[in-house]
Amino acid sequence: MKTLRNPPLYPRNPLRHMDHAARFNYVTRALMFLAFAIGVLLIGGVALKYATPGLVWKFTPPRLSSTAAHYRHVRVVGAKTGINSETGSAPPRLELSEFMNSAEGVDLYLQCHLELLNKNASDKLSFYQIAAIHGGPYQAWDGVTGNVTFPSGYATHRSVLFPVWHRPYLALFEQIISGCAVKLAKEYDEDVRKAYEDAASVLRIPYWDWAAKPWLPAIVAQPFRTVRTPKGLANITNPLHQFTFPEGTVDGLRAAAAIHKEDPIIWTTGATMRCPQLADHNGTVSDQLGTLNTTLRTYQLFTELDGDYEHFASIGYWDVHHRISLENVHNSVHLAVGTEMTIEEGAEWARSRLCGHMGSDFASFDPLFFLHHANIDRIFALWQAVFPDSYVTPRISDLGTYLRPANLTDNIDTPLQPFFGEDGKTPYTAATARNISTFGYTYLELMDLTMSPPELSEHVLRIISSLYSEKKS
Ligand SMILES: N[C@@H](CC1=CC(=O)C(=O)C=C1)C(=O)O
Repeated sequence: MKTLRNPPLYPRNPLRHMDHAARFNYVTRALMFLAFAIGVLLIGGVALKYATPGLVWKFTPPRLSSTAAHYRHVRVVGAKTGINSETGSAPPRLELSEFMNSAEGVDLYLQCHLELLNKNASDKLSFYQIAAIHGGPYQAWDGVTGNVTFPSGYATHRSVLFPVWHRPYLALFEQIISGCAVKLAKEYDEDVRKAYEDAASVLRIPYWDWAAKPWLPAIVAQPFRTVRTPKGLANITNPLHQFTFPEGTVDGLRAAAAIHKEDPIIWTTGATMRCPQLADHNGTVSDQLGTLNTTLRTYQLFTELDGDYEHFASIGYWDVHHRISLENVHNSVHLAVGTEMTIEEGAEWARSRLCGHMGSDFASFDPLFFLHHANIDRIFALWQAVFPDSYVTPRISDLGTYLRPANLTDNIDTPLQPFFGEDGKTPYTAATARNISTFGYTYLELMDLTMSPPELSEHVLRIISSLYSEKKS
């Protein structure tokens, strides 16, 4: 046995100065006491729980909350390149066929769009998650949660906020594409790099003007496209054709679709579809689009509603005007692409069978959605220029969203969740998303910043008339 020489009177670590047996005894007793104490606590707890059945037992583990004061949300600021620092003039979003005239712009846009599509579904800036903001599969994005568990996306429909909610949504998509394009342009060989950098700086998302061209644009039906990449010519998957759902996501999507009893047909191929069970589906979609009178109905938005914002914005009013609200024209385009329509007596058409995602609560997964909504945003922006004093007035929406129960009054200060501005803390509202200049883009019709509001109003009306009136003056 080891003898301890001169043990201190008050040892700091008493175990050091004990012999083996004493140390064993000491530790064992301490452990036994601890086990006893834990046992008493457990048994006491369980007994108490059964003795008080009415009591709700809650244990909330501490966690890093995304709503905590320190958390900054994704900042939705739009594309910020190519803006004239003196005049503030921003690059325009172009009509698709005009957009196609810039070979460099198209090369960058298609590659960046494809990159977004291919990003991992767990990345909040992937196409999958961006698309999931709008409707199904009814999941939180960027930690923006509330108390409502309503099977809906964040998007507002049947509400005065319908046009304006989609504005920051598109700006988010646009800023991701733009950020990618600026980086990608730098990778091109020196002889063409400047052309690509210039194209990247003015790159904005294109729009599909189904009011002037009520048919499916050829490019969205092509499975592949040849583009010039920094490494040379390449045949790439065309991102505008369809979105292939990332592995492991389809079951969840299908389950979410089942909540609303949506037809499971659209979940059979693992990719978005547009009425594929029809022999010539792109042709059929175009035929259906041709029956909608989108040209006249778009014109009427400007000429028949007396500048009444509520009628313009939403389908909430089921009166004589309901066919000429922006949301209604928009709905019919969704349905022409995503359902098989039947012509019924008394109605120009009636929805019959879901056969594509665009007609469903999963519409935003079809890349065509963003081209379609860019046109909705454009019509909205033009309408704002024609009627600058008409805007969101408080109105009840009978449809809830992921965060808002149904039958609440939407107004100019209702947060447009989950979109936050420059500080990553303040959600957009209809007040702060009113002007497109906030998001770094414009439309050709609104380019002239020297006009007074009345001049601009007349100017835009003339263009609307030349594009969409029967006379096309
Ligand atoms: N649910 C709309 C159509 C529709 C509108 C959307 O906004 C959408 O994302 C998908 C579909 C209707 O039946 O009229």
